Amino acid sequence: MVTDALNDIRQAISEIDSQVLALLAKRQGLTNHVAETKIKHHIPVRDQKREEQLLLSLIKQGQQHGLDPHYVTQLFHVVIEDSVLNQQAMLAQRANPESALPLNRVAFLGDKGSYSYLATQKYFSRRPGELMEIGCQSFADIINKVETNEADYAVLPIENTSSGSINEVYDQLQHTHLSIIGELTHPIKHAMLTACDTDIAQIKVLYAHPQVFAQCSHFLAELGNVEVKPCDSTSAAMLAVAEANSPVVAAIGSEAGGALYGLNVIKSNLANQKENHSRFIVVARKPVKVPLQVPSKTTFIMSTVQKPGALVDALLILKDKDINMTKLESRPINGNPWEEMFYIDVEGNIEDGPMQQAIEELSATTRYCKVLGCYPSEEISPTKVAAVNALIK
Ligand SMILES: C=C(O[C@@H]1C=C(C(=O)O)C=C[C@H]1O)C(=O)O
Repeated sequence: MVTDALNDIRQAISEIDSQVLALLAKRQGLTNHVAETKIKHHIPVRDQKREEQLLLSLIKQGQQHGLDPHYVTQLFHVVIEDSVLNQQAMLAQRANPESALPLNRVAFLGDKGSYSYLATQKYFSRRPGELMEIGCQSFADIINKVETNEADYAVLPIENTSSGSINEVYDQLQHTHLSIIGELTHPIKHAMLTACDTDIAQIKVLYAHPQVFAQCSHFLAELGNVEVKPCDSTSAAMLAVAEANSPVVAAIGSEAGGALYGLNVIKSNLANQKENHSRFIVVARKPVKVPLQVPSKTTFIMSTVQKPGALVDALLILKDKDINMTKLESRPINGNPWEEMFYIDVEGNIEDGPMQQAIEELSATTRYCKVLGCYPSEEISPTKVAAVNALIK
């Protein structure tokens, strides 16, 4: 029973939370002004020195209030990450005014509640224009929707920190003229979801996407006698559970997605790895220009000639230009047995001199080389404050 005294304290807490929100919105307004200044004076978006000073000062102030340095650091990492991503999105829009649409038609895998749906919501929340969601049943269908102008963008999962690369998406990229125009990472938190009040021992049927089963294999191995039913998407799994409305049927999906289907969480943190994140790419018919002030990535594909050391030679071109590779993936080439297509992500802007030279040299020395896109990098590594450790001791 909630007493009057408890109610009063809770009301005071709610008021403080509202003030915190209002202040965060005010801060966001100011960081948008900062972005305007950076556009005008060609200043890089990210300033890690400033972030470090800010965090250090906040940690010290926090300690005076009795707040734990870890808590303060985590809190402000989120705030600063949001501010950097918003500024990047603003600069990217300013550089590509023609891409600002009143309605963004976006194709993604599954339906409301899928991880791709949640990633789509997150990516477009920083961009102007309304969102029209186009749920699809396969990656080929998603790509096709953009190619045929039924959608403006596609959001595709490309890799996951526990189950690795999503090969089918890489294979689709080999055969499309679409360009990668953005990326984002989204935390994947798998929970067991049910339509009825029940417990884990009652579950007989479990629906999920095969990638999700792979990411939760340790948990599934301990589950025992449960019939596992693969679905095309997480949303299809959640829909099946909502329709079954049975205490013995469950799905694996996100809590946020499950809530859209009225499902309850009966167990959370099911993934093998605690830190489970997916990286998504956003593709469109036309490439975008990325301002040089924004940290960017370039993705290209290439196939090398069949001679010893051909891949090493290609990678040495990147090394010579001091270009950092963040990902190298290989996939078979359809119709050419034992030949491989390499997918390479590098840090840097396609408009940078060294990057252009590298692509030119690669085009001249490899069998095939094509840039899939240059886009703002959304992997914002949190600022490290060297002095934090000393402060915490
Ligand atoms: C707001 C700025 O842009 C970025 C975001 C920061 C923030 O949110 O505090 C700090 C430094 C920059 O990396 C700024 O340059 O001041």
